[in-house]
Amino acid sequence: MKDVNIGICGLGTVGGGTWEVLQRNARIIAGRAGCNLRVARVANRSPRPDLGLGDTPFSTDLNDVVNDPDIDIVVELIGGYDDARRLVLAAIEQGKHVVTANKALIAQHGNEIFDAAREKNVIVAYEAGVAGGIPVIKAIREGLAANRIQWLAGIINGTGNYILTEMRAGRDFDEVLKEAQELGYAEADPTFDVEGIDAAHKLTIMASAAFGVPLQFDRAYTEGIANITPYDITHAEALGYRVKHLGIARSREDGIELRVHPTLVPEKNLIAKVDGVLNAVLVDGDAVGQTMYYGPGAGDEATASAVIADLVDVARTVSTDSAQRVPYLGFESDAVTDHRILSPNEIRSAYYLRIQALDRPGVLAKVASIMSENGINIESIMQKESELHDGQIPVILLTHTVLEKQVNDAIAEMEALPEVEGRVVRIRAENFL
Ligand SMILES: NC(=O)c1ccc[n+]([C@@H]2O[C@H](COP(=O)([O-])OP(=O)(O)OC[C@H]3O[C@@H](n4cnc5c(N)ncnc54)[C@H](O)[C@@H]3O)[C@@H](O)[C@H]2O)c1
Ligand SMILES: N[C@@H](CCO)C(=O)O
Ligand code: NA
Repeated sequence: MKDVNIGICGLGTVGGGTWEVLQRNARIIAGRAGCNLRVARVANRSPRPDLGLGDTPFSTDLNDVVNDPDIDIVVELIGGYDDARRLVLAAIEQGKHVVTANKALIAQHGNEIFDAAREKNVIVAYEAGVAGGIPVIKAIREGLAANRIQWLAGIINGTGNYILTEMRAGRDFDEVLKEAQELGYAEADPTFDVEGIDAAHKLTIMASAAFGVPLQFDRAYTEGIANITPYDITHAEALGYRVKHLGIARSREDGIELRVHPTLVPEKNLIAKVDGVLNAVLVDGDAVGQTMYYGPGAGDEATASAVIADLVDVARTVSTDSAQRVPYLGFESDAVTDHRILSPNEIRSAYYLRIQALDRPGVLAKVASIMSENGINIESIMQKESELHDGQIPVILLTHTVLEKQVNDAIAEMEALPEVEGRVVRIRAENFL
């Protein structure tokens, strides 16, 4: 059986997991790939004696991998934007295929990287970058190829979902984040997880693969979980909802919604039951209907599972004529459209609003009249006397589906009322499978 030579750059959580699984399941993997995936060289800032690398050549300089003429596939697992971009472009320049788990890199520089790869007739694969071990890129680009995909929505950051799940159990945000970091789930800079940037990277990639548009990370509306309080989690539950951090992409006649934010979902929705580091992506296709992909979104061997699936794909595909390969973002270049990404004001959603109001007669009536003047129908409204505190009593309401601009205008008017204190809390609400 032929050897395909692999060079692994970065032996951290994912790199270490990839090494381990390649050793443990070598026979199974070779049986599927039709060749031996041989790790010919590894590079990392510091040695990993715990991995038992044996006589596999190790260096601290990534260039040693890129410049090794024996290496067929470079596996980029160092993370970040700049070093990774340089490394991947250099590997492509040398005519090597690339497998990466780096969604930041693909979301920001994917258009440039895929152009370079087309030029050199090499493959760049990135399954591990989106929803970790779940083969969701495979599902969108290949399994659902018959469909006009209308929307997709997912829990696509394991760290954020882990934090929200543990907060429900009454645990402290910072303590849970620290735990997620220790478990190897969080990004090197955990603000990427907390502020929704990591989820926006993944959503950007999925939206392009689903709708056939170029990667446009800068157009994604991004809101994280930092402002979600136990108070709102509890009150959302009283209304029959769970608070989940979702990425939502929807293709409409007038453009594409591309948004990442905390969302109320009815507790009976399947996606409301996805807890901990697990991810789930729902995809709605016109032929198949709704399908859901569920599994571990982060972690060493779970992510390695996707890295190695890409290695097998690349190893098998190299023998195919490049024109017959699966296109990078699912569509051939001449089929990519310029359907625009919508601005946040053009989004349509339902909304949970919490208004900190003074306990004075007529406040509810004023709130209701602002809502109605802005064309917003109220689904439910809640105010508990028992929560009267310092002369203030929160008003919680849930709207029907409206344009975000209507809600923003109404919030501005409410915040200007003398009876309303501080900012109005706004969480979007969506109803799924
Ligand atoms: N951890 C996960 O669960 C997970 C899941 C999916 C995707 N990812 C992605 O996989 C990539 C790697 O993540 P990780 O969690 O393994 O990170 P990590 O920090 O554990 O590992 C990165 C490794 O790369 C090495 N490295 C970084 N820059 C280097 C350089 N210039 N030269 C030599 N070595 C260098 C570091 O020494 C480190 O060992 C990131 O892009 C991340 O977003 C991670
Ligand atoms: N930090 C990411 C890793 C997987 O991409 C997460 O928590 O989902
Ligand atoms: Na994946």
